[in-house]
Amino acid sequence: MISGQTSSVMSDPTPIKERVGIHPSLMPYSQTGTSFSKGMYNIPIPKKKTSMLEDVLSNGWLDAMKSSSPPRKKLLKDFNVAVASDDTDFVYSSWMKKHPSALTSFEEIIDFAEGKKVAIFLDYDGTLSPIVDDPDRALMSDDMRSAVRNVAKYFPTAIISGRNRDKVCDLVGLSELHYAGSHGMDIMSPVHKLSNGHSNTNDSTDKQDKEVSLFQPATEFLPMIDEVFRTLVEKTKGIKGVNVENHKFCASVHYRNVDEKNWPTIAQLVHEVLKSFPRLRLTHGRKVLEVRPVFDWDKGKAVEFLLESLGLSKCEEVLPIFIGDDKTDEDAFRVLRNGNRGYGIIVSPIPKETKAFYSLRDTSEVKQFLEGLVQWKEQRYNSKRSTN
Ligand SMILES: O=P(O)(O)OC[C@H]1O[C@H](O[C@H]2O[C@H](CO)[C@@H](O)[C@H](O)[C@H]2O)[C@H](O)[C@@H](O)[C@@H]1O
Repeated sequence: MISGQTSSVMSDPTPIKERVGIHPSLMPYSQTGTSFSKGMYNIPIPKKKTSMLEDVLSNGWLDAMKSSSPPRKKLLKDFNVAVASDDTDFVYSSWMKKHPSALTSFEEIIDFAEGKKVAIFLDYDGTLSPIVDDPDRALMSDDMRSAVRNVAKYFPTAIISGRNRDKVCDLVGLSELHYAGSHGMDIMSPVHKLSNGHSNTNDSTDKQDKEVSLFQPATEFLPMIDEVFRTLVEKTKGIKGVNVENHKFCASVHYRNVDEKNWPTIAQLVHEVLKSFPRLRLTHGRKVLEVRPVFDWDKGKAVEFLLESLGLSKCEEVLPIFIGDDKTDEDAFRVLRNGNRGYGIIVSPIPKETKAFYSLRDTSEVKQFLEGLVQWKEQRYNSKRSTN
C-alpha cells in the first residue's frame, strides 16, 4: 500500500514533500519543445515564405518527432544526459513515486473499487500488443486475448484506439467488447443503443452479421480524410520506409522505418499538405504523425460517451480504469483525473509526463493487472456463494 493516499481517486498518491522533480529534458513528452503547443493543433498558415527547415523547426514538429517513442538508451543520448544505468533506475523510481505501479498498488485499487462497477478501457498499440516496426504485425498474444476476454466477462470493456475500428476489431478478435477507433471518432457497441441524445448514431451489423450500434460524430470529415490520405500517400511515396494508414476518420504517417535524416522532409511534406486542409490538424504519436479533424472529440470524450451510454455515469457507483501508453491516451487520463472519476494507468518503461494516476512497465504487466482483476472478481464471487 502507498502511504499518504486518501480514498479520493483524485488524490496524488505521494505526499508533496516526497515528490521528486524530473528534469524536463528527461521527459519525452515534456512541456519544453515536445509539447503539443497551440500551434501544433491549429496548423499555422505562415504569412511570409519560410524555408523548409524553418517551418518544421518553428512549429516544433521535428522536436516532437525526435522525442516520440525513443528507446531508453537513445532517450538519454538525445537529451545529452550522461547518466549511468543506476541513475536511470533512480529517475524511473523517482517518477514512480508520482505514478506508482498498478501491480504493487493493486490492493489499494480494489479497495477503492469495492462496491462499485468497474469499467475497463484499453488502448491497443503499446498496451495490448508490444510496439513493433510493422503496424500490420502488431499482434496480440493469445494469453493477452484470453486475459481481455476474461476481464470482459466481469466488467464492461472497451478498446479505445487510434486505429481504424475494423482493423483493431480484427486484431483483438473479441466481438463482445465495445470498440472506439480513430481516436474515439468511430464507436461500435455490441448491445446498446448508443444514443445519449447525440445525432450520428445508427444501428448496423458487424462482420459476423451481429447487430451493433454505431456512433460516428465526425462523418462530415470522411471525404476529406480520404483525400488527405491519398495526397499523403502520393507526396511521400519517394521516401523509403514511410507508411501511410487510412483510419477512416483520421490518417497516420509512420516514420519509424525511415532514415532519421529524412524526417525533416517528411515533416515538411505533411506540413505542406495540411496547408490545403485547414480543417485538419496534426498530433504526434509513437513515431507517427496523426492527421485528424479539427473537431472537439478525442479518446477522453469517447470514454465519457461510453460511460453515459452504458449507464455508468454515476461517479460514486462506477470506477472507470483506462490503460494506455501514448500521448493521445492523455485525453482519457485527463477526463478521469479532472472529473475525479477513475484511474488512468500509463504503460511506460521510461518516465513520461502524464495525467495517469498509476503506471505499468509493459504489456506483460498489463496482462498481469487484467488477470488480477479477474481473480479478484472470481474470489469475491466464490466467497459470496459459499456464504449463501
Ligand atoms: O491508440 P493506439 O491503439 O495505441 O494506436 C496508435 C497508433 O498505433 C499504431 O502505431 C503504433 O504501433 C505500431 C505497431 O507497434 C508501430 O509500428 C508505430 O510506430 C506506432 O506508432 C498504428 O499503426 C497507428 O496508426 C495508430 O495511430
